[in-house]
Amino acid sequence: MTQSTRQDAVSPRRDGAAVEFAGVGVKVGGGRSLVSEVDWRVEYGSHWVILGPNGAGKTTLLSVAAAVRHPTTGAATVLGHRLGRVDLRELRRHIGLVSAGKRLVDEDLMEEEGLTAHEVVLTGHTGTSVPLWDRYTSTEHDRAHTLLADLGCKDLASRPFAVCSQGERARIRVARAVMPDPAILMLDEPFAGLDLPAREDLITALETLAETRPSLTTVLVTHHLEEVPATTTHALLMRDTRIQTAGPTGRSLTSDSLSECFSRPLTLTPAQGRWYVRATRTP
Ligand SMILES: Nc1ncnc2c1ncn2[C@@H]1O[C@H](COP(=O)(O)OP(=O)(O)OP(=O)(O)O)[C@@H](O)[C@H]1O
Repeated sequence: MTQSTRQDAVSPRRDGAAVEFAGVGVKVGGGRSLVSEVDWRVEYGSHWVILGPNGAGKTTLLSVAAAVRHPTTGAATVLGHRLGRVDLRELRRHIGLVSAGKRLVDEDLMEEEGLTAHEVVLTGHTGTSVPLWDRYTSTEHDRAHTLLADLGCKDLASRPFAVCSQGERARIRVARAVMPDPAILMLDEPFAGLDLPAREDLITALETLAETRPSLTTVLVTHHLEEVPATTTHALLMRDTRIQTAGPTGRSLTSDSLSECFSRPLTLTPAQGRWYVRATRTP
C-alpha cells in the first residue's frame, strides 16, 4: 500500500460533527473515574475552550477527543469516525495536537540537529522529528513560510529552534501542528510558562488562525480566562470529572457558572471580546 493510499484511508467526514461524545467515561485501575458521562458535540468550524479546576479531567477529555486514548464507556466519534472502529494513528493525521505538558515530538533531537524554525514547521508535514527532505516540495516550503507569518514568526524562519524563546517556540509548535492541514487543532495549556507579551502574541496568533482558516475547528484547554481568544465561540466547564456547563460562550461563560465550577465567588467581566475574571471579595 502506498503512503498516499494510506493517508487517504481515513479522512474526516464532514456530514456530522467534528467531535461527538455520548456518555463518554474514562476509568483507570481500581475503577477510578477520570471522566464521567460526557455528552459533547463540537461542530466543524467552532472554537471551544475547556476550563475547570486542577484534576477536573480536562486533559483526559482532550486526549479522547484527540484520538490519543479510547473511552472506557460510551461512544466517542471524532471527525465522523467512532473510536474503537478506526485506526487511531490514521485518524490522528487529521488532528493537530499541541501540549505544553507533554512533548509530542523529539524537540531535543531537533535542537541537536540544529533545525531552524522553518524546518521544524516542515516536519509537521511528515509527522517526524527530523526533516524528510525528499517529501517537501516548493508547496510545503511556501506553506511553512505562510504559517510562520500567520503566527507572527515570519522573521524566525532561519533562526535555530534551539535559540528561540519560550514564546516563539509556542507559536512555532502551533505552526507545526497546522502544517499537515488538520481538520481540528487541540491545544492543551499552550500558554504555560509564557510571560505576558508572549501570551498576548500567541492569543493574537490563534485569533489570526481562526480568521484565516474558517474551516479549522479548535479546542483549547486553559486555566485562565484572560487567555481565551476573542474568536472562541463555545466553552465547556468541567468539575469533578463531569461537564458542569457547555455551550455558546454567551450562555456558558458567566459569573455564576464560573463560581460554581471553581467553588468560589467569581466575577466575570467581558471586555473587547475577551474575558477577565476576579475573585469577588466581601467587605
Ligand atoms: N493514568 C492515571 N491513573 C490514575 N489517575 C490519573 C491518571 N491520569 C490522570 N489521573 C488523574 O485524573 C485526574 C484528572 O486528570 P487530568 O489531567 O485530566 O485533569 P486536568 O483537569 O487536566 O488537571 P490540570 O488542570 O491539573 O492539568 C487527576 O486527578 C489525575 O491525577
